[in-house]
Amino acid sequence: MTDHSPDPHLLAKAETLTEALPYLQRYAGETFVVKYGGHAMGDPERQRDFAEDMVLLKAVGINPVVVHGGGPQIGSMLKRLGVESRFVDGLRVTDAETAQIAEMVLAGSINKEIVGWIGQAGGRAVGISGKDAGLVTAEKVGGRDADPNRGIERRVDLGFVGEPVAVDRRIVDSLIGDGIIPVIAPIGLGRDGHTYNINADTMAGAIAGALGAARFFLLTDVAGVLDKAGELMTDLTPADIGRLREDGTISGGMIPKLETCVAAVEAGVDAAVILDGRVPHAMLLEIFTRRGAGTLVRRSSPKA
Ligand SMILES: Nc1ncnc2c1ncn2[C@@H]1O[C@H](COP(=O)(O)OP(=O)(O)O)[C@@H](O)[C@H]1O
Ligand SMILES: CC(=O)N[C@@H](CCC(=O)OP(=O)(O)O)C(=O)O
Repeated sequence: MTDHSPDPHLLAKAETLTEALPYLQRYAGETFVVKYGGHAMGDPERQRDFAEDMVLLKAVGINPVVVHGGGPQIGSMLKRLGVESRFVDGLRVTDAETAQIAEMVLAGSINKEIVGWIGQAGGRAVGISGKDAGLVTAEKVGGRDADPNRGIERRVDLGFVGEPVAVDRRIVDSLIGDGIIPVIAPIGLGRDGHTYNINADTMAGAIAGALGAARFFLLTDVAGVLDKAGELMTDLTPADIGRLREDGTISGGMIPKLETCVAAVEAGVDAAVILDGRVPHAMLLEIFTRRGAGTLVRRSSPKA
């Protein structure tokens, strides 16, 4: 007699797909902004996973918009060129030469690499920076006051570090409308004509807010926000984040990351999620399964 019982491995695959069905229905047509951090870029295998995830999202009717970083890669290039660099409150102090190198690395090499990975995975991506078609207008950020507790010995002018003050979303809408995945480098043009280096988290949050994204993902190299004992905090609200900053639980690059999550949810994004980009397909697991991962930031009620 023929055995009609299905192979358990195949059955598990079918179950994964059916588990995804409500999420596929809920998110079809929505825009997801994905911040791809320099630390999350990892090895070629992880880069391929990331690109496949973006192409898969597009294939199921979700519109991914990628905003990338590249802090470590800028750091390596500065070192090769013998240019010193330092961070204050998670922001790179940027003189004119550093701004030029940051643009070269971000809008030049990294942006085009990501476009290439997505192309290899069978998708269509176009790489732009905040300068293209007036996407992001930047303004110089204020200096930082001396505060020995935060390692700031005297007042620091951050130079050409900008923050987005206006987003003209039309170029992104056009690309999405043409079935293309936009890949955006965190460089902006000031009204003063200067090129500004923008923290990639801040850039991504501003774009997520302007697009009214349903979800905002930040891929980094930690499991999420960790408490002082090193345990993952799975749900946070804007009020929690103020407290974590004051008591020193979060520092360095986590400060702009969480500030941008707060700004994005306050601008109307449903939820922001900080995820470990080193975990293969972390985003797919977060979006399409009941097993949430990382730290979710939303206005009030906890994770469903
Ligand atoms: N409470 C915290 N939980 C997790 N990471 C933290 C915390 N406080 C500071 N960090 C630091 O923030 C880093 C993530 O920010 P960043 O280096 O800017 O990442 P990315 O390059 O992905 O944007 C972590 O690698 C960690 O060193
Ligand atoms: C002002 C500022 O700090 N700009 C960042 C831009 C890149 C970035 O943010 O990259 P990650 O997301 O990989 O950290 C920098 O110069 O490193």
